[in-house]
Amino acid sequence: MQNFEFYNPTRIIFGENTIPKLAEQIPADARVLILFGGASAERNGTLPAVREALDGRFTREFGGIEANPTFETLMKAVELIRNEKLDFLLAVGGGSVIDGTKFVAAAVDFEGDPWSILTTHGANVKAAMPLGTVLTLPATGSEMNSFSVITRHATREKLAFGSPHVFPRFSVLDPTRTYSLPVRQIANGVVDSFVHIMEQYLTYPADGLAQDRFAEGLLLSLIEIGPKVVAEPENYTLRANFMWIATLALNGIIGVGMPQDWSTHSIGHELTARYDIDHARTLAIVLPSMLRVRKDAKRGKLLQYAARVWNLHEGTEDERIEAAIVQTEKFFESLDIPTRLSAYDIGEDGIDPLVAQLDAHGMTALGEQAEITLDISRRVLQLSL
Ligand SMILES: NC(=O)c1ccc[n+]([C@@H]2O[C@H](COP(=O)([O-])OP(=O)(O)OC[C@H]3O[C@@H](n4cnc5c(N)ncnc54)[C@H](O)[C@@H]3O)[C@@H](O)[C@H]2O)c1
Ligand SMILES: CCCCCCO
Repeated sequence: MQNFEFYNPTRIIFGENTIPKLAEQIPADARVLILFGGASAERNGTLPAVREALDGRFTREFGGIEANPTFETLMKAVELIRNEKLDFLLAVGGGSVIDGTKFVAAAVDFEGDPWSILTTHGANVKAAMPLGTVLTLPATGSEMNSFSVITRHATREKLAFGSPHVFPRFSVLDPTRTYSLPVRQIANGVVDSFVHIMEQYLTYPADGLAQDRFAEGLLLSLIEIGPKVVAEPENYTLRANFMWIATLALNGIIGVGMPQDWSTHSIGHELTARYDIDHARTLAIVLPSMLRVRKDAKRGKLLQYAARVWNLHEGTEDERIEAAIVQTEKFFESLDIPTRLSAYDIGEDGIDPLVAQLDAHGMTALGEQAEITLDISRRVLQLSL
């Protein structure tokens, strides 16, 4: 286990009808900007509940933050904040709205080109506005972490940044506020959280007894309830458990002191940027091939994953590893999420531009075992056709 510092200041307010509690977390004299995406937060009653909770407060609203939030749209929110001298941000939505709000929080007083927040992966962020969230889509863990992924529409770039300054002060997680989600987005959330765990777990043995068992427990839970969460959209117990699992998957706790590998995400981001495929669905394509291409580098943990998560103890090492990867693919496909590029009509001719995008970004994915060499990326994409 490596040396580490674990810091996570986000207060989680969890459960049905908890939105009114957000008022206690925002200073009475705050000038609040409520940020949201499309019509869903209005239609499902979440935005009206937030407005009611802040009744009598100074608030402004900024809507239209896209799925895969764009730099161009978010800079309009930055202008509004500066003009209206707003001083607290409240994100109401899924990962896109929360990530966009984190970027806005960091950009408002940033000196220099705000896009450099992304190109330096957050290294130059020295401060940010306070922000809180009301989560409406369990998937990313953004409600309890310091990461954000932003797209620059003009250049079709999708990059991630991280900074301790953009942790939400608080996040309200009311499972009933996710009931309006389409099945597609619930399934996306199961896969996104599954792959978050794998990027922090499926590297090489590092003597993290608690971290490994924690990660394996979350993986087993997702395998157990993932299809049920999709099949029973208003089962509170299932949705509450899934919501908390998705948060735990990327709030930092399972990855402390462990080698990480965000290669799957880095290639996935390029697929979303170029083809606008849902983030989680890119991961379902890339992860199985990534594990096959890097089987030898990951052998120890692949065998542990095979045994502890998929209960595979028979056969040669390579047979157990391949069987575990096949089970992973079957799990994704059981959620009606394809695991091949061909499902999106992407063929051999699509590989060179994707590899060129990775090269242009000089992207070495975040994480110690992340080796986004162009050769590995090309082999992974070819195996994903
Ligand atoms: N910060 C992180 O740690 C992190 C981790 C993984 C992914 N991401 C990023 O997060 C983004 C994906 O976020 P996401 O998966 O939460 O999806 P999302 O926020 O993009 O939302 C997907 C769609 O669902 C809609 N929606 C949200 N809540 C709804 C509800 N309750 N009812 C009906 N519709 C609803 C949204 O309006 C949107 O149209 C991507 O940009 C991805 O790169 C960030
Ligand atoms: C190191 C964490 C990177 C998070 C990216 C989420 O898509």
